[in-house]
Amino acid sequence: MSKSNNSINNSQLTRGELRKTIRKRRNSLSSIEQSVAATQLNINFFQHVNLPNNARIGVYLQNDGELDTSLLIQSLWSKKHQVYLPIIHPFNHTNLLFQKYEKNSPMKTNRYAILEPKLDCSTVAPLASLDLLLMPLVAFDEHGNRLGMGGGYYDRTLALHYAEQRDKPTLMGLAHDCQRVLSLPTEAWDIPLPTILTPTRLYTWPEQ
Ligand SMILES: Nc1nc2c(c(=O)[nH]1)N(C=O)[C@@H](CNc1ccc(C(=O)N[C@@H](CCC(=O)O)C(=O)O)cc1)CN2
Ligand SMILES: Nc1ncnc2c1ncn2[C@@H]1O[C@H](COP(=O)(O)OP(=O)(O)OP(=O)(O)O)[C@@H](O)[C@H]1O
Repeated sequence: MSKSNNSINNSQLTRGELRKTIRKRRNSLSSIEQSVAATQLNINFFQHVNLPNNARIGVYLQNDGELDTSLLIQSLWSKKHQVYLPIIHPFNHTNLLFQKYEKNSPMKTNRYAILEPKLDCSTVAPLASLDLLLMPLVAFDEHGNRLGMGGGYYDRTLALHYAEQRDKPTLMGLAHDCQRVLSLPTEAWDIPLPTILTPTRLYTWPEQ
């Protein structure tokens, strides 16, 4: 059975159990499968997404078997777009800031050993100034529900932002095809995604 087969009946699994199962699934992809996925993501992204000139895009650096964004980031830079990465807020530890990421940005590892740019207040982007936010996720379902690593960082950061406005940024989840499940148990604070891009497909839920 292929790893991208997602027909498991997951309706009985808790969020914690699903997280564990799907994290194991994406971590078992080989380095060749990961690099093919990163190449396909890079192609698929520019086939489906129209960006304004000098767009501002929030993205993430690969962790825990996630879809590798490094090629995509190189392409965005070469097309003169601006790239921002999440950093854990230095005072409000449950929220994210989006820090500009350039080729020579000084980096540090955060508490999860994920590389993030060092805080530089002069190049932190308010969320509303980003055109597109590419979000990591552990699992997604056929309604665009997203299950993350369990820290609640994106949900909390977006809830704060949405209290003010919802226009920008456009949200797009990035995931391997094998991270799709039939249905996810949801919580009141979950923010469903209007688009999810995998190496092979763009899923859209325009009403979200
Ligand atoms: N690439 C990437 N960057 C990201 C996220 C993400 O999901 N992916 N985040 C999305 O929110 C934030 C970090 N959230 C994370 C939450 C938990 C773990 C994690 O590994 N948890 C361990 C337990 C670690 C511990 O508590 O010491 C685990 O569950 O095994 C990692 C990142 C910001 N940056
Ligand atoms: N809008 C919010 N306001 C307050 N607490 C929240 C909010 N969103 C999430 N949380 C808290 O964060 C915890 C983790 O949430 P959840 O399991 O949905 O995280 P996740 O979406 O998997 O993680 P992430 O967004 O970091 O990828 C929840 O138990 C909840 O207490």
